[in-house]
Order: sequence, then structure tokens, then C-alpha cells
Amino acid sequence: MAKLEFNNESTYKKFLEGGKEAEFDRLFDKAVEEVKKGFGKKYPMYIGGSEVFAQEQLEERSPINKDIVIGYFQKGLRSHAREAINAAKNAFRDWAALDYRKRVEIFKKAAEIFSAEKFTVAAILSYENGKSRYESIGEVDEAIDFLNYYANEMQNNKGYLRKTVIRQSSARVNSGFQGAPGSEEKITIYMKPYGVFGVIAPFNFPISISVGMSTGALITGNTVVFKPSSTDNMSMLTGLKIYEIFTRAGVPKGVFNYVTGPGSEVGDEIVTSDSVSGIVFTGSKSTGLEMVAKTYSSGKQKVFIVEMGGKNPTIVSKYADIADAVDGIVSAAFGFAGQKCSALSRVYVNESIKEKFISALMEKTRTLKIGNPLEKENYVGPLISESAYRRYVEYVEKGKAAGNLIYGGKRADVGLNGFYVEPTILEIKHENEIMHKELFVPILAIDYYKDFDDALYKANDVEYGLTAGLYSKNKKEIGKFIDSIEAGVVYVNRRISATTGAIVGAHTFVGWKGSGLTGKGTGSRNYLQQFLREQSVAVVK
Ligand SMILES: NC(=O)c1ccc[n+]([C@@H]2O[C@H](COP(=O)([O-])OP(=O)(O)OC[C@H]3O[C@@H](n4cnc5c(N)ncnc54)[C@H](O)[C@@H]3O)[C@@H](O)[C@H]2O)c1
Ligand SMILES: N[C@@H](CCC=O)C(=O)O
Repeated sequence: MAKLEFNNESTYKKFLEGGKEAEFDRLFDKAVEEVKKGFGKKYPMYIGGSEVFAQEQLEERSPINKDIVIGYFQKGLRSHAREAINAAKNAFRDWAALDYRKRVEIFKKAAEIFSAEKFTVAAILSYENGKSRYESIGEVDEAIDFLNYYANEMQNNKGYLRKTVIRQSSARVNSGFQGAPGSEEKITIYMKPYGVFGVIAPFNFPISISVGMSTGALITGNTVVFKPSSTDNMSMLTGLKIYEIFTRAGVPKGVFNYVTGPGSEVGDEIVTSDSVSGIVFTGSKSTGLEMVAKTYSSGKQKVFIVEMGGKNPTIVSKYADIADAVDGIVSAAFGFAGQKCSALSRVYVNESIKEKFISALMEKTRTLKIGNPLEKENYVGPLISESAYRRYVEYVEKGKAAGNLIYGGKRADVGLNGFYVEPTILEIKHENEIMHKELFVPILAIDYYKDFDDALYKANDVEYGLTAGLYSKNKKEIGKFIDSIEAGVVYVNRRISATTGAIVGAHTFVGWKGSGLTGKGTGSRNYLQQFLREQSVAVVK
């Protein structure tokens, strides 16, 4: 079978390179008009292919404007999670037995459907979590890329099956021992799925991360109970869209189940169930570690594929191109209002360029428009929730008390019922809590250094290790940075973003230290094997 070639979806880039930006905008604006006509409906969960309703509903409102009700979803209970786990368990044998090439076909089909409907999905996403059109289409592209990339990996690795042989020996021994000569053994090394996987997703990349995690589990032959983020930070409509597209692509009933409800109940039931063999989770460090601790401390065993938070640094050296550094820092810190796990939140700047750098940074930050992210010109949209806003206020106040507030720090009145805030820049010492705690709001903290080794030490001196950036044209510094930075996704002199924007198949997206458990990244060659267990079967004729 021919090797499948991978190509990124890159929607906006293709429109732009083809001189068709106006067409891109027209398609997005049209999709926005269409999707809003469908808001306010009541949606079921899907368990074993059937619609399931709970006693209570969850009302999902848009962070863009809390007056907009996106829809009513089910407040699932533990009993619903158990039903979904049973459905997934019952569907496992047939799905696992299906030829991997058939599964590859299904996920290629899902990629095609997503691609054909990308503007609709992106418009829903913008309403649901407040992303700009560029961030939304970029995220939908990432979902399509995950589908194609993992399908290609499965096929190009022939389902990961390998064969080995031990040749017949001419010698013969009376009793066996390690390495004893013997008869010919034909050995098949299978990579087999585990069973049911719980897919527990965060609010901030509800399409790409949910699709990536689910595809990883499903294409390798596991079945899934999928729970999108359902309380406070809600992403249930995009979650439902994923269910619909997978079903239309041919995922059979019971193989992929969609349940909504509080993480502390529905999520916890999935994590603690004896019938669930693995959890693939992306979210905060506290939730991630808690579920692992809970499982192992109760004497249970499960596979955990866990990606967690970040406190991502960038160093700006005296050898930096300051204009590039400022562009990259501003987009990494303030894109999607700082609500990416990869967002930049700490910068260490060489003292000798302090004034020049700060003045350029403020000038650039001033150009960012805050407002309704559906409008093309706005770069900084809303925070996802009131609790995120409270966190912003709390840490702006703490920052003012312990350091200098040099930009922003206030709520922005954009005439909408949402939590819009100013991109904020603080000068604060590395030792302060703000330099160590993941805040997930647009607050950028800056400290200064004399010695590059000290900046490197500070960059590494946090419990996380997700993304990191450096701006320097000095080869020695670049070498040192690459050798010693403790992060999974590292960028040097990148103008488009200091720490965000990994591309499937090109970068790998992986957290070190407190940012992840497995050391294997998404969108990379090592991802799928985490959902499989090896089995060596030796047969002597
Ligand atoms: N490393 C990565 O790839 C990556 C990517 C995106 C987001 N993140 C991280 O995710 C966080 C933001 O997302 P969030 O606020 O949705 O995270 P979160 O940890 O609050 O929630 C993640 C998911 O876990 C569920 N959950 C909550 N309590 C649970 C429990 N007791 N048992 C089972 N499930 C439970 C939630 O309902 C949600 O679906 C940030 O820390 C961010 O850095 C990491
Ligand atoms: N993959 C995204 C981040 C996902 C986490 O929130 C990036 O590379 O910026």
C-alpha cells in the first residue's frame, strides 16, 4: 500500500497566499450568521448511539456576550457515565477486531467532513469560547491535521504490527535455558488496544484537543467515553459537533459516546471506573494529578496520557532583534487573551536593553484591539468566565502591591455582557508567586537579568515545562538555551509567536515536568503507540 503523504490544512495561509482574504472573511461572516440562527436548542447526550436526556439541563452561554444562549445541554449524572462506559465496553470487541485500514478510512472521512464544514465549526467555536476568526480556523485546521496525521501514521506503520523469526537451530539440548537452541519460531508482535478510554478535554481547545485525543484512542482500536468541558467553562456544542461528524464518517454506535456534566461527577466516574482501561486528559495540573493519585492510591491501575498546564518563559537577550521579540511576545502572551496552555507569561530581559524593549513592547501592546472577537479587527476577546475575571483582578492587585503595573490592569468596556480585560504587563521579581503560578489570563510578568545563565536558571525554575522561547542572535546563547531549557516545545527567534502555535507533523506538542506525564507529544510519531499495548506471540510449527 502506498505511503500516505501528510499536508497541513493551513486554511488562512492558503487564502492569503492566493490573494483571497476577502473571500475568507466572507465565508467566516456568513457562517457566523448561519450558526447563530440555530442557537437556543436543547441537545441530548449520545450513549450507545441513542439520545439520552437527564433530569437537569446546563445552559451554555457565549463568553462574547452572556446574553447569548448557545444551547441547553444535559447535566449528566454518574449513572449516565456508567451507561456510556458499558456501551463503550460492549462495542470494544468488534471495533478492535476491525481491520486498521477500515478505521483509517473512517478518520480520513471525518477529516474530509471537518474540512468541508470548517467555517461553520470555526464560527461555533468563536461563539463558544471567544476566539477570533484566525484562532478558530487555526484550531479547526489543527483538528483536521490530527485526523489526517494519525490516520497516516496508522497506515504507514501498518497498524504497528511486526514480525520476527528465530531460525531453527541445528543443535539440540536436553533441557532449555535462556538462549537455548531450538525449533523455528515465527513471532508476531502485535500492538493491541486496551479497551475503553475516557477522553477528558479542556475548554480552551475544545475541537482540536478533543479530536486529537479521541482519534488517538479510536484509530488504535479503543472505544471512547468523551466528556467535553461542561461546567463554568463550557464547550458542549463543539463537543456535539465532533460526535456528529464522527458518526457521519462511519464510527459505529457505542464506539464513541458523548456525555456532558460536571467533571467532579461524570468525569470522576469515568476516571474511577474499573471498566475504563485508560484516560487521555488535557487540562490543569491539579485536575490531572488528582485523577492519577486517586486511581493509584485506591490500588487501581490505568493508562494515563496526561497533558497539563504551563508557565511559559521567554528570554530576550542583548543580542535579540527587538522588533521580532516584541511581535512574538505580544502574540504569545495576549492571543486568545492568554488562555492557551502555551501562552507566554514570564519574560526575562537583559538589563542593558530594558528601556528600548519596554517602550517597543508598550507601543505594540497599545495597537491590540479589545472587543467582540467575531469582528475582524479585534485581537483580544473575552475571558471565558467570571472566575477567570476574578483571578485576573486578584493577580493585577497582587502585582501592583509587589511590583510595577506598567500597562493595562483594568476591565475593558466594549459594550458587551462579557469579561473583557486589558492586556496587562507587570514588572515583578522572579521570586514572586506571579512568576510561578499558571494564571490563564492576559498578564505578562517581566524581570531583568545581567547574566544569561541566571536568565536560564529562572526560566527553568518553575514546576512546569511546556513551551519556552528565546530571542538572541548569539550562537553560544542559542546553543546553551537548547541544551539546558526544560520544556517540551522550544522556539528560537520566532516572530509569529514566542511560545504558541505548534503545527501538527512539524512540531511535537509535549509537556515536560509538571506539564505532562508521558514525555510523548501530540501531532508526533510517538503519540499513537501510547494507546496500544504490545503482545509478542511466538508460534512453533
Ligand atoms: N498541555 C496541553 O496540551 C494543554 C492544552 C490545553 C489546556 N491545557 C491546560 O488546561 C487548563 C485549562 O483548561 P480547563 O480549565 O478546562 O482545565 P480543568 O483541569 O479545569 O478541566 C479539564 C477537564 O477536566 C474535567 N474535570 C474537572 N474535575 C474533574 C474530576 N475531578 N475528574 C475528572 N474530570 C474532571 C473538566 O470538566 C474538564 O473537562 C490549563 O491549565 C491549561 O494549561 C493544557
Ligand atoms: N497547541 C497550542 C496550544 C494548546 C494549548 O492550549 C499551541 O501550540 O499554541
